[in-house]
Amino acid sequence: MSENPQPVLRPVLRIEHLRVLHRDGGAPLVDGVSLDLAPGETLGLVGESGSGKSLTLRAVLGILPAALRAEGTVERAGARAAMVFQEPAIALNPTMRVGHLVARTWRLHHPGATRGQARDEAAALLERVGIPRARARLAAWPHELSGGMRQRVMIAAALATDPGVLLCDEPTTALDVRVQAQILDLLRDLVASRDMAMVFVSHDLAVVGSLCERIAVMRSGQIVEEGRTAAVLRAPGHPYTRELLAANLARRLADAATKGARP
Ligand SMILES: Nc1ncnc2c1ncn2[C@@H]1O[C@H](COP(=O)(O)OP(=O)(O)OP(=O)(O)O)[C@@H](O)[C@H]1O
Repeated sequence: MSENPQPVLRPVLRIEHLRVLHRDGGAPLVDGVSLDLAPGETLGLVGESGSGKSLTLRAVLGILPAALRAEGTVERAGARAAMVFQEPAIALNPTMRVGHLVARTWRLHHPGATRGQARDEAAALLERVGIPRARARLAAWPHELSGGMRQRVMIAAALATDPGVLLCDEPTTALDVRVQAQILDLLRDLVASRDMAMVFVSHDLAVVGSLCERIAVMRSGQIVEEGRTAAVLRAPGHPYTRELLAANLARRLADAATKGARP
C-alpha cells in the first residue's frame, strides 16, 4: 500500500503549556493550553463566558491586563499576529480619522514608505474590506460609520500589519444578524485569499462550524476537547461539549420561535 503523507507545514503559531495567572497568586485563569496552527488554518475557540478564551488570545499578542502574567511558550515563526476585538466602537480611537488609523498602522510596518503611499495603501485596504467609496471615507471619524463599517475598519487595520495569524475575539457579537453574516463572509474570503491563519473566539457553535476547520473547546482555563470541527460537532466526545451544543441549539430554537411569533 502506498503511503501519501501530508506535507508537514511549520506552524505559524505554536502555543505550549500556556498559563495566565494573577500576579498576586490564586488559581490560573488559563491553565496549560497547547495549540498549533498551520499556515492558512482556521481554529474556533469556544466555551462559556469566563473560560479563558480572550485571555488566551491576549497572551498570544502580549497584551494581558497589568494584573496578570503569562507562563509557557508562544512561538510565531516570524508570522505577525493581529487582533480584531468584539466592540469596534471601543477598540477604535474616537479622535483618529479611520484613514489615518489604517495608514499609520501600515506605515509602522513599512518604515521607508511615504505618507502618500500609506494613504494609497489605506484606501486599498478599506476597499478590500468592502467599504464603499473608500478613498472618500479616509477622512471619516469612527462615529460617522455604522457598527459593521467600524468593524471593517478594524479588520483593515489588522490587515495593514500583514498578519500571518488573525486573532478574532467575538468580532460579530455586537452586530445585528445581517451585518454579522457580511463580516463572516469577509473573514472567510480574507482567510482564503491571503493564506492567513485565524483563531476565532465565539459562543456560537454554528458560526464556528461555518467558518473554522478545527475547534477547541475551553472550560475553566483548559482545553477539554479539540479536533476537526465537523467531527467534534457531529460526535462530541466530552460531556461539556455536548452541554455547549445543547445550549446553543436551545438558544437558536428560542430565537427562531421568537422571530416566528412576531406579528
Ligand atoms: N484583568 C483581569 N483581572 C483579573 N481577572 C481577569 C481579568 N480579565 C479576565 N479575568 C478573569 O479571567 C477569566 C477568563 O476570562 P476571559 O475574558 O479570558 O474569558 P472568556 O472565555 O473570553 O469569556 P467571554 O466569553 O465572556 O469573553 C474570567 O474568570 C475573568 O473573570
